[in-house]
Amino acid sequence: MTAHSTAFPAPDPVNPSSVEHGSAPGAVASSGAPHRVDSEVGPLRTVLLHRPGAELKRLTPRNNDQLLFDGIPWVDRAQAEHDAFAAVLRARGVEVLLLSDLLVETLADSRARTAGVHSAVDERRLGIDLADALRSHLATASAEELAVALTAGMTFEELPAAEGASLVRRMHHPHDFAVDPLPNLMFTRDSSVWVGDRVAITSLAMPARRRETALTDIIYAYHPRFHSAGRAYGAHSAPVEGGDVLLLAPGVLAIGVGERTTPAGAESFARSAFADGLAHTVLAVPIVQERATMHLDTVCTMVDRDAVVMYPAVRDTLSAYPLRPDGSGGVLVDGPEPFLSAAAEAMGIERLRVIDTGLDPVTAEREQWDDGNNTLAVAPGVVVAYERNVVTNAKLADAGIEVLRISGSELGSGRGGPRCMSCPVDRAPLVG
Ligand SMILES: NC(=[NH2+])NCCC[C@H](N)C(=O)O
Repeated sequence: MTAHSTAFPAPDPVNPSSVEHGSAPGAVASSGAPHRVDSEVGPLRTVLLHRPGAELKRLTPRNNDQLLFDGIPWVDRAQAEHDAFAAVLRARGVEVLLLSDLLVETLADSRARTAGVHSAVDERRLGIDLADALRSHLATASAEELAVALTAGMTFEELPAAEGASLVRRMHHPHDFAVDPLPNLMFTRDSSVWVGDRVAITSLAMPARRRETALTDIIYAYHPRFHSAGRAYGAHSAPVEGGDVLLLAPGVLAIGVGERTTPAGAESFARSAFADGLAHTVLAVPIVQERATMHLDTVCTMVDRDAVVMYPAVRDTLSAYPLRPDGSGGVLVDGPEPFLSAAAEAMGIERLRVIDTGLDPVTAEREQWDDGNNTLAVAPGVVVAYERNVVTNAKLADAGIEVLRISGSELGSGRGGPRCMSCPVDRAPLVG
């Protein structure tokens, strides 16, 4: 293997995250990294989005539940809505990186191709012969074709024609997936998360989403822009999804624990953040384990340096277990205590304000379901929100928050709002 110009040892092409990044013994800390995220609200400079594509066309009434969509989106309209979302961000001076572009550029590297093909070809599903045939087919595909296969998947009828009879091919329905599509890739928040100058490839809980991190992993390992980025957390550790991770203030993280992130995930993420000097306090926040509240960011997001928008039904009950380093590699656990006061204390502020949305419980429940609390801050006091959540948005505006409204009639069918659909890669520091 040729030398790789990174601060870290060259990854194993089949499993890039096998390289111990970050806190690994002997690893060199990245310095002068061009990307850094220390808060939820610092002026957004660079963000990773995924423009939904052919993978959404795989959704049918038979597979949408399993693929974590609540309906069948009208794909052209979803793309138009997504383009408008990206345009709002660009108009605010944000550099928008699109995952498919990065993936195609990354696949120019032969090690990335090897890793990509390896992640897609499941010998247990295809059997040895078909797996071999698919590997050789994908190995000669262009970077663009390979990127489409990796994101939209492949059906058995789309597999390359082959000599001889394969039982697997003959017994599968032509529309069965030989490579699963990744319709949730547009929720870039969940498959990687930046903390300080390091990126964590998360560990996704739901089978329908697990392969997404193979793609973020190879992008961050091999794309020229990112290959020297330091890593945090181990990609194959206990489940942690980015939608559960909130950077309340520099050094202070809140991690939701519920349907997706497990207690073990929160604890090991905290341990790794402490070891890397990325946090001094992590608040593990229990959330109800159901679809409506799959991530912490479905009930609470930051809209200003000292303010959150929060689903009223959880406001008085949300609690937190504060975790702190014990000084010798372990984790001290406190609480549980009320989330708002625990957060304020860790952030070193008197009070964490909750924007009073004062919604009646039925409207609150409807707008929570439609991601009314899932806002993306582009600067302190300036957030992107779905326009359909009329009442929540009006209350935010009354409280002095500037709300950039986008339409999400089709995008919303995957149950994710502006925060879920964005992975901040660089935010300016909060000053003063
Ligand atoms: N950070 C978030 N809230 N992401 C929403 C993800 C939605 C996606 N359909 C899922 O179920 O996984």
